[in-house]
Amino acid sequence: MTQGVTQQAIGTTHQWRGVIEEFRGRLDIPDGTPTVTLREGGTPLVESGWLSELLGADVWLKVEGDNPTGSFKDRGMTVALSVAVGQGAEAVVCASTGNTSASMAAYAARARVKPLVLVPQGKIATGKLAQALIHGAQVIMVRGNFDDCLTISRGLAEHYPVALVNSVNPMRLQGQKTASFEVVDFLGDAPDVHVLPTGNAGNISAYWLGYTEALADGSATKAPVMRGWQAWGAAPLVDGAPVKNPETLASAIRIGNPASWTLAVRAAEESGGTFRKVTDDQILAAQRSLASRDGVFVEPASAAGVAGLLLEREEGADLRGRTVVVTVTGHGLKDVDTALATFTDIVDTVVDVDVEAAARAAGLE
Ligand SMILES: Cc1ncc(COP(=O)(O)O)c(C=O)c1O
Ligand SMILES: N[C@@H](CCOP(=O)(O)O)C(=O)O
Repeated sequence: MTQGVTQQAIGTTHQWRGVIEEFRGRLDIPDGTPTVTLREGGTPLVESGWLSELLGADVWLKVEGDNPTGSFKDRGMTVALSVAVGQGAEAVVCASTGNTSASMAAYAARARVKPLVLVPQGKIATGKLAQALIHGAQVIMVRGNFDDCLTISRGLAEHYPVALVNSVNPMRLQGQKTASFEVVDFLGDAPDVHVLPTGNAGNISAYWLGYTEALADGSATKAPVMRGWQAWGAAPLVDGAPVKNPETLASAIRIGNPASWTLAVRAAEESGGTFRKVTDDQILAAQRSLASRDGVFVEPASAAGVAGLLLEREEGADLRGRTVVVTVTGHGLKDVDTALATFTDIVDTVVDVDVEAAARAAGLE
């Protein structure tokens, strides 16, 4: 039997059972699908005090870094792997800027299937590469970008016995839409605005699917305006055309030709939303503010939505009295190199074993 379903919960508090068992009736998956789970989902909505104050709005952070492998991908991967295993897959493949590979490798380990990962050479954060490797993935470095890796992965899945589990696999969106259900459940309704970083564009498509389903089944009375934020050098949805050589230090969203382009544009259009872009400096500033003001450490790409909110405020946007949810998509510990790179002047304060020297260094004297 698949691991995860045999485990018996002990204790009296509610044990979160993971995306499939919590939401099975709302997932469009084949009957009898087994459950490969790390008890993902059920992530916190944390109020952002400083953003709420700054904008005069109720601003909530959906902290997806709290998922088992540290990103929102786990919501989709539990469903994609479960369905693949249910259909007899023995190997899975993905193209990745890092998080998808980490997630796929963990769920593949649990399901005892072979994980094969294609990544752009030298372009993924060390923490994510370590995750993929430690979970047993075979990692192939490609001399090319993420979009090239996805082309190869599609080709492998077409010609060889490996199941593709990028977000072009509709089971991924089934899992990822559950974040919207959780937001609606927590707030009692959908927010007015939902903001999130956008790369391959599966997540904004999945959120929109979830919100429209919540509206249709009566659990929400409205659907939010969806705002997707891309990085300046990797903003095809903003520029209206694929970007051949996408560049940004937010490596997770260094993507030039989003696979879910059509679905994502539909989500923005139907919700009255937009795609816009922020610079790497704006992303890094937002990342640092989130960490130092809210206590939430996210990886650079994950801060793109917050950077966007700050930009809109500077431009005079009025969100007073509105409820705004910002998805922060992945944990900051995945990419410590980028975080530390901005602190070269501070981390090297060294003293002898001496209280007064430490006090002087700390500015207490
Ligand atoms: C941390 C992080 N944030 C945001 C994104 C963008 O999500 P999507 O590709 O679904 O647009 C990704 C992956 O692309 C990611 O890894
Ligand atoms: N940022 C992603 C890119 C692939 O996205 P997917 O949702 O289509 O798998 C990653 O982490 O690799």
